[in-house]
Amino acid sequence: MAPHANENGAVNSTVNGLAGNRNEKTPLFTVDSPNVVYTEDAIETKYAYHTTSVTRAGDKLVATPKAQNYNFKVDRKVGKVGMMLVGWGGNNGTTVTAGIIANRRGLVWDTREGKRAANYYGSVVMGSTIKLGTDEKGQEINIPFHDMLPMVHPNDLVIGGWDISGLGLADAMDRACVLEPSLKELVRKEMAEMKPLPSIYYPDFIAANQEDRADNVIPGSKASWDHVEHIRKDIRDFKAKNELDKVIVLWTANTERYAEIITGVNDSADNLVNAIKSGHEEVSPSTVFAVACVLENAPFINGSPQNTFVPGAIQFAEKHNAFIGGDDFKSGQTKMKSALVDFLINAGIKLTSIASYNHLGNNDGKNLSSQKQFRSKEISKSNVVDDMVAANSVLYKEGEHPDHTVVIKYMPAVGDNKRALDEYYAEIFLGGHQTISIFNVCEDSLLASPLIIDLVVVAEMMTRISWKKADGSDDYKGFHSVLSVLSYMLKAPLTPPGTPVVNALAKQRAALTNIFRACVGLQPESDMTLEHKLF
Ligand SMILES: NC(=O)c1ccc[n+]([C@@H]2O[C@H](COP(=O)([O-])OP(=O)(O)OC[C@H]3O[C@@H](n4cnc5c(N)ncnc54)[C@H](O)[C@@H]3O)[C@@H](O)[C@H]2O)c1
Ligand SMILES: O=P([O-])([O-])O[C@@H]1[C@@H](O)[C@H](O)[C@@H](O)[C@H](O)[C@@H]1O
Repeated sequence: MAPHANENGAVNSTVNGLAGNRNEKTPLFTVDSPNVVYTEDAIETKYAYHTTSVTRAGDKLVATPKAQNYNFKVDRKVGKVGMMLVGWGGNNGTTVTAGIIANRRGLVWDTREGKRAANYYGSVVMGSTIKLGTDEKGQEINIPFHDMLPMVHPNDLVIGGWDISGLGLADAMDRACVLEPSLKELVRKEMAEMKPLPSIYYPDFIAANQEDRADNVIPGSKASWDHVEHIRKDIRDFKAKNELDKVIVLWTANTERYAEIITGVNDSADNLVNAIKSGHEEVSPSTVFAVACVLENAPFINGSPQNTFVPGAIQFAEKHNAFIGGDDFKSGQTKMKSALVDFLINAGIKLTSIASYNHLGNNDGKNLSSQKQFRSKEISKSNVVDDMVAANSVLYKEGEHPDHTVVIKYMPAVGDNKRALDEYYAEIFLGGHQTISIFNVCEDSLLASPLIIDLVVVAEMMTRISWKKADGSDDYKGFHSVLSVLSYMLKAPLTPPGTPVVNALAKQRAALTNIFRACVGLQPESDMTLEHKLF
């Protein structure tokens, strides 16, 4: 039965969330351990977290094994979840919406290469597996990532959102020029019933070339507390009309310019609130959305590169124990870079130069053709190698790093099919060199949309995980407000203040999978396979 959109333009799932229900009621696996207890409502575990503490003794180091015992509790009730997108009428917003409808209905459509069926390829949650363990024959048993914990199924997400462009989702899907006509026709009816809510629009934060789209705006061209309350009411109304248990909000609107960090304006939670109330011009629309979401206890994720989470916004989220995450989907060129640089440097190959050029012709590219918006993206695309370089003092002296340049050009002809051209230049053994040249055509929205799903599904999962130290002194509480566990999907991972940023792709994925393993009482997957070496 086709999903039905209500008057708010949200699409209610009528396909029962079997996958979601299955995780809730009959999980694919159970853990047989005295440290893991399953109840109707929760999975409760005792977990020993093993680390190695390193201290300096003169010019030597001392490594001391440490263990911290935790209790984790996972709420097994997924509930009914809403996804509200800021920038819903954009290439990513329309594509992810059409993709969820296509999957929910199991659509198959014709293309020049033959029939294609809906899938969630490119989603780590829906398209990848996690090694659970080995069977009696020593064979690896790998399970779908989505079955690791009781997660919401994307087919069950109720979708809504905002856009400064009032175009309905069907026309916006046409404007995006991403999907095959045959697929568009199959989802057009549902998409036509969806209309973005008006949004806040402060012209100074995005390229002037976006002005012709801005026909669906809430009055006011700079921050005001009325805007916060307006967005809060939108979230509450969406939640009530669709009888949701929770809403996740994700920014997939245009890249904004960086906001200047100003003492007394956005450097603390209180100052940020006052700055919004006084209409300070350095408060961006995305930061106003962040404040509104924190107050509605709706996790807010930034899929763009701007510094939405100014210090005051992070402090505001911490103060309210609300979840935030970002920045900038890691979809194509940078994802490849974070894997390739990890491989080269960890192989002892001295990367000395990275030239990353790309051109694209979609509206994102049009917005990025403006220098201030490009600068936001240049920062997020450039910093991705810093941790990997800094971790290898054998190859790089203190402060030494590869030359790294990022170029983005707007070329309308290629549309959403972004061309990424990269050259990696490295020193190898005995004065030799290795040059790696990559030509990577990224269909940007088809790569970013599954990441939107991953970010929303994992953020929702984190709202149902709590922890305490096993010594019994504390009550259960949630993870830190800044969801650094989302790093795998993001170019410029936001981390709790004072904590390190990890960009290495393999480490990011391992952190995500091993935290989920810990929540069911399983130790990290070490890949040592001693059982295959010690016999
Ligand atoms: N592969 C990718 O597509 C990719 C990867 C990483 C990051 N991103 C980022 O994701 C964002 C969206 O990408 P896209 O290709 O969908 O862009 P897009 O331009 O097609 O869509 C952005 C939408 O946001 C709307 N918008 C702008 N300001 C708004 C506001 N204040 N409130 C509500 N809506 C607003 C625009 O009208 C537009 O419909 C961009 O910031 C882009 O840099 C995209
Ligand atoms: O994720 P990635 O492919 O490295 O980076 C992409 C850039 O190459 C592209 O120019 C930009 O428009 C996209 O928003 C995305 O950020």
